[in-house]
Amino acid sequence: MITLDAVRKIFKTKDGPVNAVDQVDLSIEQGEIFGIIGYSGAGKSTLIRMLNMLERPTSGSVTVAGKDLSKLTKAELRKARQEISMIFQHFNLLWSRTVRENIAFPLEIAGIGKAERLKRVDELIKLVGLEGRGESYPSQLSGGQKQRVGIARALANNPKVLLCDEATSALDPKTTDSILNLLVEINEKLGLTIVLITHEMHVIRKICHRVAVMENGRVVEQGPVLDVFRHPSEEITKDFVKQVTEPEETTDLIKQLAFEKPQYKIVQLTFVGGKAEQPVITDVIRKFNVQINILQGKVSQTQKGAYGTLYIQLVGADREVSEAISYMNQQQVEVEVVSYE
Ligand SMILES: Nc1ncnc2c1ncn2[C@@H]1O[C@H](COP(=O)(O)OP(=O)(O)OP(=O)(O)O)[C@@H](O)[C@H]1O
Repeated sequence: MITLDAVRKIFKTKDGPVNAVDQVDLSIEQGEIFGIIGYSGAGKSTLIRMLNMLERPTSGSVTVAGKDLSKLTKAELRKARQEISMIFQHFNLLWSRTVRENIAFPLEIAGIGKAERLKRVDELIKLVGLEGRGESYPSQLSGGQKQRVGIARALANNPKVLLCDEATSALDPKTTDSILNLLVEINEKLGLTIVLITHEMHVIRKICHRVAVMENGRVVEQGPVLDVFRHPSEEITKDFVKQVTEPEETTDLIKQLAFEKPQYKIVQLTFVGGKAEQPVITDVIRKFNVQINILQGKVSQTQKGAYGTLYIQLVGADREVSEAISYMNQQQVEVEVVSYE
C-alpha cells in the first residue's frame, strides 16, 4: 500500500542543512497498523508528512496506493489526498463549527450534495461513538471526544490510509486507550491502513502489527511488534521496550539487590504467551538446589499475542545457580542475566 524508497529530507536552515530524514526505505502493507517510534527530533513528523506530501522529499520516492506522489500534478495530488487522511495531536478542528459541521467539511470540499452529506455525517458520528454530541462545539468537548471528531472527519471521504501524528499524546491514559481501541475497530471494520507516529511504546504494543524505530533520521530497526519486543537489537529499541516491560521501581530494586547481594544472580525471563514461565520455575526449583525470589512479573497484550517478562533472583551455590541458568536457557523462554555495572 505504501512504499518509501531511499527517501531523504534535508531542511536548509541558517545554521546549515538539517538531515531530518535520511535514506529511509519502508514498505507498509494494506490493512496494516504500522507504528513509527522515536524520540523528539528523530524525524517522525517529517517522515509521516511526506506520506501525503505536506512535506516534499528532497530525494527518493513515496508511493501510496500505486501512485508515486512526487510525480502528481497539483490536481492529482488533491485527489490522492482524499485517500490519505490525517489526524493530529491537537485535533486541528474548526472551532466555530459544530461537530456535525466539522465532519461535513471535507465532504463539502469534495462536492458531495447536502442530502448525502447529512447521511454520511450520521454514519460517521455513530462509527466514532459521538451520538448526541453533533450540535456541540469543539470547546464543549473533552480531549477524547475532540479526537473522535478528528477521526470522523478524517474518515469522511472513505480514505485508504489514515496517518496519525501523535494522535493520543495530548490525552490521559484512559482516554488514550479508548481512542486506540477505536483505531483498531476502524482498522478491522474498514480494512483501513493506519500509519502512526509516537514516542510511547505502549501505543505500539497495544495496537500496531509492525514497528519501525527511528533515530537521527534513519530507521534503525523494524519488524513485527512481538519480535521487536522479544529481540530488540539496537540500544534505543531496548530503551523503548523497557518503557513497557520494566517499571522504574523494578530497576531501582534490582540495582539495590545486585549491590547488596552480588553473589546472587538476577535473571530476566522473557516469554510469549501467558503460561510459559510457570513450568520452568517449578522445574528449576525441583531439579536444582536453588531458591527463587520473584521480583517482578508482567504480561503485556500485543495485537499478535501476549508477551511477558519475569525478574527473578536465584539464591544458591554458584554451581547450582549456573546450572539452573543453563537449564532455563534450553527451555521455551529467553533468559538474560541482569547486571548493572
Ligand atoms: N521546517 C523545518 N525547518 C528546519 N528544520 C526542521 C523543520 N522541521 C523539522 N526540522 C528538523 O528536522 C529534525 C526532525 O524533526 P521532526 O519534527 O521530524 O522530528 P520528530 O521525531 O517528529 O520530533 P518531534 O516529536 O519533537 O516533532 C529536527 O532536527 C528538526 O529540528
